[in-house]
Amino acid sequence: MERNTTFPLLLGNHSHTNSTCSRDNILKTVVFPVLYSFLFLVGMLLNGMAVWVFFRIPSRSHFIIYLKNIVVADVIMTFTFPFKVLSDSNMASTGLRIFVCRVSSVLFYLTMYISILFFGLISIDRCRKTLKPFRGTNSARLARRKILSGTIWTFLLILCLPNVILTSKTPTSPYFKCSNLKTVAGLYWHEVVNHVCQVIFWGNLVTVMVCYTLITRELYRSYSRTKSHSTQSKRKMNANVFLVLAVFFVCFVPFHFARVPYTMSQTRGVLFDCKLKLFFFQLKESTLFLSSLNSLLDPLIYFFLCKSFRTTLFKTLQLPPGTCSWLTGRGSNTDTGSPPLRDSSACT
Ligand SMILES: Nc1ncnc2c1ncn2[C@@H]1O[C@H](COP(=O)(O)OP(=O)(O)O)[C@@H](O)[C@H]1O
Repeated sequence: MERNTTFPLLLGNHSHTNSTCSRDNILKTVVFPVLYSFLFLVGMLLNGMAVWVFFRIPSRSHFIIYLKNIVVADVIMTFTFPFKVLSDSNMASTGLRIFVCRVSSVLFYLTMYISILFFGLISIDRCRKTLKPFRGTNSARLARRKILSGTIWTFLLILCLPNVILTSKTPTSPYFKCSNLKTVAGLYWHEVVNHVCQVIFWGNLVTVMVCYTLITRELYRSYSRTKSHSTQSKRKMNANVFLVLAVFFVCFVPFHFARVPYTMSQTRGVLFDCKLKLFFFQLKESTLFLSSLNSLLDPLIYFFLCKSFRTTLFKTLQLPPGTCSWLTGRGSNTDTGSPPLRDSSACT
């Protein structure tokens, strides 16, 4: 069963030789490819629409700059899904499966952490806007946010590039895992990147939680000062504010718990028997699907939390501005009304 003798500690077993440990079960070859195909189709539609809307909105606030970055990340992520579908369903050639390990999976992870980082920045921005609603911005501040965005992309690209370069070994069998294509340095870097990404994720989760706690507290204070809003709209607004938090929890928390033992099983293979490795792989794949779902849920966030997005969307679709106000918890008047009572949805 142990066929790789060159890096036994790092690479572990080729579990495919043991049929009970084969990754090629119905979950990997049918269920997830079907689910990812659905994500690809719906994701292309929603994110295509989001790109089209954001092209029409000038980058006049920090929030809009961050949202535009997330849209770009989501579009790139969505483009990686067909490659995953072909590879996991065993319809891809060896060359294409190598491409998935080297390029498209790395791009997938890169865009996932771009989204996570910008979610953190959005929370800080929404918090600042809620606590200091009348503090505006200027072109110098906007330029700084654009530079920050560029820096984040560059940092993550540099971090992930060795995962492409060091996935350079030729597969010795048609049944290979991505870790089998990595050099010793490649496996080491893969582990380092995963540690850094864990720090990025948990750091951002704490940021999002702190910011939304402060936002909720401030919203309650604002509403108890005014009697003009109905209980129903109050409830809806708070629910919308929690959308970012809910998406963050559902999409990313399970994956980051599952990732730790899976990465260990990849880089310290001999410590795990093949059944345990398979279990961690399936856990990672299932939770990774939840993370991928993020590319589909983000457009909902734009819709619920960004007034300019809704307005531009309705204008382009030639719908009246108040459309869906029962969903967003604000009528068309409150959207433009004065002053938006620490309305964290104004997208300004
Ligand atoms: N957090 C990450 N950032 C960037 N690249 C990553 C990250 N995690 C994994 N990768 C890379 O993505 C590819 C697929 O990794 P992984 O999902 O762990 O393998 P597998 O598909 O065999 O389960 C590998 O080249 C790996 O180095």
